[in-house]
Amino acid sequence: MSLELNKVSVTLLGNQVLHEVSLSVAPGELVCLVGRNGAGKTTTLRSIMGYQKLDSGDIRWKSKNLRGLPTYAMADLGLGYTPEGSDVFGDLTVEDNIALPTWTRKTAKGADERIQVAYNIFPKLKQYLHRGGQQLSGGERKMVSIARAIALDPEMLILDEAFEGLSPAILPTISDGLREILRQGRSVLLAESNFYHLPSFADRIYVIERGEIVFHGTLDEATQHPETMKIITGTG
Ligand SMILES: Nc1ncnc2c1ncn2[C@@H]1O[C@H](COP(=O)(O)OP(=O)(O)OP(=O)(O)O)[C@@H](O)[C@H]1O
Repeated sequence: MSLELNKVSVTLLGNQVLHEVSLSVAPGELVCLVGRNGAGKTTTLRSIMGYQKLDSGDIRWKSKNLRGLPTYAMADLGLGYTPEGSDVFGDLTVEDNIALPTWTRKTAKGADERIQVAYNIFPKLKQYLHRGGQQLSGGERKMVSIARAIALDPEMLILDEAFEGLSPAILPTISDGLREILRQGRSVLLAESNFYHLPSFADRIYVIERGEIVFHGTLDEATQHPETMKIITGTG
């Protein structure tokens, strides 16, 4: 496994919001963390990225313990992060938003190659190169934020809500982008609140409910589990 969370517990403002969360992602895998709003997905991802202090448990990336490391160290270790709400810089053009990580993190690959690889995720972005971040739709902003995380040249992308709030017309484009990221040999940990938006090519899913992992398996296995389906879809 390249990423492993082992019994991670987190308390926010006196409330325990993660209860011994364990999950893992192997190289090249797409793993989805599914749960309703408030279930603890964002807190899990923020814990991995070093934004959240753990009460207990540990987080390992290629056997290295991440606990206590600052957020800025994560990029150097090969972890890319796209938070919920696509934090695109409104004052920068699409081109500059995507080039930004190549100024801040040097890797073995040259900047031009990394930028080209990022545009391969969403080739459509080349039509908007000179548009400002404020002049983009929600779907375009999401594409820019994912492409920017890829320009960092991460081994793993940690992606919070790839599909939420986007128009149905754009969902296949985002899905195709995820396929391309996997094709490039990266792994992806995707947090998603809508079960029906989960890519059919997900390798495994974890279901989180009230801060606890209540199911782990394939998408097919989940659909054959009435209790799990009830939790993630809110229906019987
Ligand atoms: N900064 C915070 N301080 C206190 N409680 C918080 C904070 N952030 C989140 N919470 C609480 O922690 C729990 C988990 O929230 P989290 O954002 O991780 O859930 P989520 O599954 O990502 O939900 P959503 O899909 O709505 O973002 C919720 O009960 C939430 O109210």
